[in-house]
Amino acid sequence: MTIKKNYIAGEWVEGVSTTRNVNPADTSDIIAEYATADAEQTKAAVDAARAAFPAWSQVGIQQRSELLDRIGQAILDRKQELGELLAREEGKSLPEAVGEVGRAGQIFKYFSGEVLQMRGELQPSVRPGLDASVTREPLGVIGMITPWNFPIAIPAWKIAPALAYGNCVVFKPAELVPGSAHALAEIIVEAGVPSGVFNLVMGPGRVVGDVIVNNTQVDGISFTGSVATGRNIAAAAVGRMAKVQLEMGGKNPLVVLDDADLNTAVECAINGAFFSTGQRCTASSRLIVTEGIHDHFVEAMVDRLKTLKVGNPLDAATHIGPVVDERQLQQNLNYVEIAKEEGAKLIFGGEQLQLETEGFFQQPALFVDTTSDMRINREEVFGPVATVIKARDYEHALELANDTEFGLSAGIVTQSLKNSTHFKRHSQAGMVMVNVPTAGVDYHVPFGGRKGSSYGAREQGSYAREFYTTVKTAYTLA
Ligand SMILES: NC(=O)C1=CN([C@@H]2O[C@H](COP(=O)(O)OP(=O)(O)OC[C@H]3O[C@@H](n4cnc5c(N)ncnc54)[C@H](OP(=O)(O)O)[C@@H]3O)[C@@H](O)[C@H]2O)C=CC1
Ligand SMILES: O=C(O)CCC(=O)C(=O)O
Repeated sequence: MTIKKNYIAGEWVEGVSTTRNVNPADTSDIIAEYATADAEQTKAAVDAARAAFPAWSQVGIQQRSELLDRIGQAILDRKQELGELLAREEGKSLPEAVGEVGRAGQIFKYFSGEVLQMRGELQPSVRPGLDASVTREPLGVIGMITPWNFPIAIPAWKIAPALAYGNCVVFKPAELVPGSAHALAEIIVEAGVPSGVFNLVMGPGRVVGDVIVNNTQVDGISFTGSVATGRNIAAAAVGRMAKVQLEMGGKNPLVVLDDADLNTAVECAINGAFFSTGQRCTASSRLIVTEGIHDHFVEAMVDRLKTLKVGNPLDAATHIGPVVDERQLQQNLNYVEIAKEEGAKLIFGGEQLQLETEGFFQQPALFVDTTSDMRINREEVFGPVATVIKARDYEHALELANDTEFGLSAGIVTQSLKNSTHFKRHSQAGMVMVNVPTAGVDYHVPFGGRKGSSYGAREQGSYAREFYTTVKTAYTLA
């Protein structure tokens, strides 16, 4: 089997060992072997990025724009093939995977245009005869540590703005999904990125990630993943005064009010809670439903769940693919047990499924009769597990929606302009959805949350410049 290499200082280099990329829908299917870097190789990547930074930061915006456009186009041209690779290594259904690849391509295209929109400010000084200008400069070397659930879109929304604004990149993908990361790296290299400007370093978080986080030559760290890892990264980064941006978990509520269109409510809940196997930080894991519609909604949800097929993501009939690995599956199954022990009533699914192939399949789980204080309503499961919490009325539903340490995404299904407007204003989440699922976002507007979900500047859209640039104020005697 060919070994896919790391890309460090303009060269494809072997690692100190290799890891196997296993298909979670069929563990006999080994996608490829990937190089694993050690601390020394990771340091070499950081050094290469540092050395490349002075020249790259001075490259004109036309050249950077064209590079990003070529990368975006190459991704779009290979959408189907890369989608199949992604579905094979991560497990989301093929349409979702192809959609994610398309999104990654569009992100590079977007930043190809966005880099041409760089602007500063010129203001009169409060001191007569002076001008004050405010401009943005690249931050420097950016370390990117990404999770397994969006193996190409999340790297894209970190790498594209980093390169657009003149930074150099050291990219460490999650160990479970090196395939999409490697394919993206090949595209970036083929598009003509200068040596050292972009580096791919595959390997374990506790080795490669740790070097990136603690290396004083890394000016900024952009991380998406678990709260526990995010907290540790933030502590280390702030300790050495590096800039840091974290996107972490969610316990996102979808509020369904009595006046909701039932079909819209069910489709939002099914999509938000169970598509992509529930492995989205924006997943609707808490369905908060008012009394008048509760029983109809639960009944319609069970009917709809019965129509969903769990299976191989490459099979056109599949709606829900496997869980990403054995560890995540065990975590999901444990939470199903915890919820039952807490007194929640399991009315659909939850069990592991044995299909034709050896994989990590789970029937989506729906719990009713749950309360806000239960662990199942407080901790992120990150799988196809959702609960229903009954609310007396809108005010109670809002209170329950905000009763969480997280604040990434929140949704409401209602026909009331008054209540949806109130919800948009009073939801303690970074992203609010009205009559649409809590998951599934645009690439040209900010992405991020409040409370325990996010830390630092927002990602995506023009707001990404806040993290990837640093501001300079200059005074000139006119
Ligand atoms: N918000 C989100 O989008 C995501 C949330 N999660 C949550 O996290 C749980 C666990 O998933 P998991 O993949 O283990 O998440 P992690 O937070 O451990 O992994 C995310 C990234 O951080 C890296 N990493 C791990 N340890 C360190 C470290 N000490 N220093 C620097 N980088 C590190 C990982 O590398 P490596 O893969 O090599 O370990 C990976 O690239 C899930 O069950 C889910 O609840 C998971 C993924 C995405
Ligand atoms: O919902 C989306 O489109 C994005 C979700 C996401 O970024 C995540 O789960 O990490």
